[in-house]
This record gives sequence, structure tokens and C-alpha cells, in this order.
Amino acid sequence: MPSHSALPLALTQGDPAGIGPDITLAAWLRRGELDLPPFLFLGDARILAARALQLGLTVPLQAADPAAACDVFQDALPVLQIDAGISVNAGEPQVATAKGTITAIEMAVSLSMSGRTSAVVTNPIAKSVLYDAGFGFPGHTEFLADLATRATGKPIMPVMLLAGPKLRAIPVTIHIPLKDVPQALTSDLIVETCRITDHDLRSRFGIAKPRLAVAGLNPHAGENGALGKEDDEIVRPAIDTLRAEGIDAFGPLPADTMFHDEARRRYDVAICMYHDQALIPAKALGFDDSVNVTLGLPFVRTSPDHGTAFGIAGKGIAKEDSLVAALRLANEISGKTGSNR
Ligand SMILES: NC(=O)C1=CN([C@@H]2O[C@H](COP(=O)(O)OP(=O)(O)OC[C@H]3O[C@@H](n4cnc5c(N)ncnc54)[C@H](O)[C@@H]3O)[C@@H](O)[C@H]2O)C=CC1
Ligand SMILES: NCC(=O)COP(=O)(O)O
Repeated sequence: MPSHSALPLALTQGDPAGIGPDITLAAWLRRGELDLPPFLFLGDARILAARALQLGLTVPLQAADPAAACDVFQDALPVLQIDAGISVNAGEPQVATAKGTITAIEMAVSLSMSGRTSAVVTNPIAKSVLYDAGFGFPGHTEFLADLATRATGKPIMPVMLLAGPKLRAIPVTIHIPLKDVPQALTSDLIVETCRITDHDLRSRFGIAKPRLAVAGLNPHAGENGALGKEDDEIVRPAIDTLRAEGIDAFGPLPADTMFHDEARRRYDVAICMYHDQALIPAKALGFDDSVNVTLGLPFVRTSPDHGTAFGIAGKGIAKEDSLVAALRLANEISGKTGSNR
């Protein structure tokens, strides 16, 4: 039986035309069966109500602030109202909703940093919709780090972790075009990513001495330089530095052979060089139950591993499993030592 924080989780609305409303409603309906930690929805109650009607679900909604949310949660889905100012059809994203989507994220961070909610759980955003509205960050991960940097006055580097029952995987470079990866990949970036990972796996995840398997960038980790020099010139020196600090990092490993069952038993986290090198195995091995966690922040942030799935929004087929896993993981790790190093 999990124990729940006395504070609610702050759950952002995400893109209101996506499946965020569907999976939020579905998760709340299963709160008793799954003994879910209480959450406070930050978004427009009218959008939730319209989606419940469309899906044929009976979900009472109640306006609540963080202090009231836990008491409300058993009987109604608590909502901290953020007006969308526009009506929304499932599956039809609109740039005009971006303001509310971003406000929900900002409020969740502010509430969590001031101790009024226990953690931030984000519903998926459509990055291109936000870009069209002038949003200057590649995704949540970078935006959350910027909010934390501004709030603390200290530079904060975020690390994206995909955490599932079969695999934890981290992309060192995150939301950048593949052609820019070799230029962006530096030994310093790998070292700092691994330091944050090692710290947070100990403090948040209770792993006493995390084993970090570091992937190479090139096929066969460069094949002694014949298939690319980055593995020997960038990745290997980073691993040497980490090992000298006492961090159990090893590699560079050929990425094609580090994700099969037996290989995964040898490490606690795979450190990958670019987005798809980490997220393809993570989603292939656990699309329904993996969680996107941002390490390095002074608060906990989790998210389902999937996106807005506009094609199935409002159709009653979106699975809430990854959101449920994100809510549970946020509750579990928010009780642990903070991420500040
Ligand atoms: N954390 C976040 O905010 C994330 C946002 N995105 C954004 O989502 C948008 C759409 O991205 P896609 O690449 O299409 O990925 P997607 O995850 O939205 O959809 C990929 C496929 O999986 C299915 N799917 C996704 N979630 C599902 C669920 N809960 N239940 C059943 N089926 C599900 C979809 O129907 C689709 O066939 C993009 O704008 C992307 O930037 C993508 C990943 C994470
Ligand atoms: N593919 C993962 C993803 O896009 C999630 O990014 P973020 O919005 O959590 O930064």
C-alpha cells in the first residue's frame, strides 16, 4: 500500500485538444481501485466537463486550491481554474490555447517550489502548437529548467530520464536535430549529465551505487575510430573523468547490443547520446508504463512518456496507464531528498 503525501500533486492540463483530458478523467475514475495519490488539475474545468460528456463519463469537478484538493479528491476531481478563453474540440489543436497550457506549467512549478503541491506532473503538450505561439523552449524539460533557474538564481541543467520497469534511459542531447548532435555532444555535457543522474538515482530512486552504461555515438561505438571518432575523443574521456570521481560509468558500448534482456541486467541506467537512441528502446520496452522524469530540478516533475495523440482524443481509447505510472512515481520520489546538489 503506497503512502501518500499530505499535499496534492499538481497535474497540468497539457494541450487541451489532446488526450490529456481523457487520461486525467480516466485516472481519477480509477483513484480508489489503484489507490492513486490525490492530484489537483491545473486547467480549464469547462474543457474537462466537455470531454467527460463526449466520452460518456460521469466525473464531478470541483474548484479547489492546493490546501483543499486532498479532501476534495475522493468525491470530485479538484480543479484550479485556468481559463482557456476559447472552446476546444478534441483532436483539433489551436494556437490560441497555448497561453493556458503554458500558464498551467508555470503555476505547477510555482506551487511545487513553494511547497503547496508535492510535485509537478505534466500532461502532454504539442510542441509545434506552442512554437507557433512563440514559445521559446524545445519542450517541458528545458522550460522547467529555465523556470527553476529564474526562481533560484542558480543555473540548472535538466536531464531527461525515461523510467520504466524494464529500462531507465537518458538522452544526453535532447530536443535537437540529429545533424546537430555531433557538434552538441561534448565530454563536459556527458560528464555533467552523468553526475546529475548518479546523484538523483541515489537521492530520489534509492539506488546506492548506480551503474551507468554509456552508449557510443557511432555504429559499434566507432569501431576503433574507423566508423567515427567521437566515441574515442568525446565519450571515452568523459567516462574516464566520471570513474576518477567514483561514479560507476562504463562504455562506450555499441548501442545496438546494450538493450537486450541480458545486457540490461548489467546496469541501472543507459546513458544515450541522442533523443531517439534513448527513447526508442524505452518506448519499445514499455510504452504503457514508462514515465518521463526530469532530473536535476529542485522539485519533482514526471509525465507520461507519450504525446498528445490528437488522432484518438475524445474517442475513449486513450490508455491512462502511463499517466497513472507518472502520478505514482511522482508521489514516490517527491518524499525523497531534493535534487539540489
Ligand atoms: N511530454 C510531452 O509533452 C510529449 C509531447 N509530445 C508531443 O506530442 C505530439 C504528438 O507526438 P507523436 O509523435 O504523434 O506521439 P504520440 O505519443 O502522441 O502518439 C504516438 C502513437 O501512440 C498512440 N498513443 C499515444 N498515447 C497513447 C495512449 N495513452 N493510449 C493509446 N495510444 C496512445 C497515438 O495514438 C499514436 O498512434 C507532438 O507534438 C510531440 O511534440 C510527444 C511526447 C511527449
Ligand atoms: N519525446 C519526449 C518528449 O518530447 C517530452 O519532452 P518534454 O516536453 O517532457 O520536454
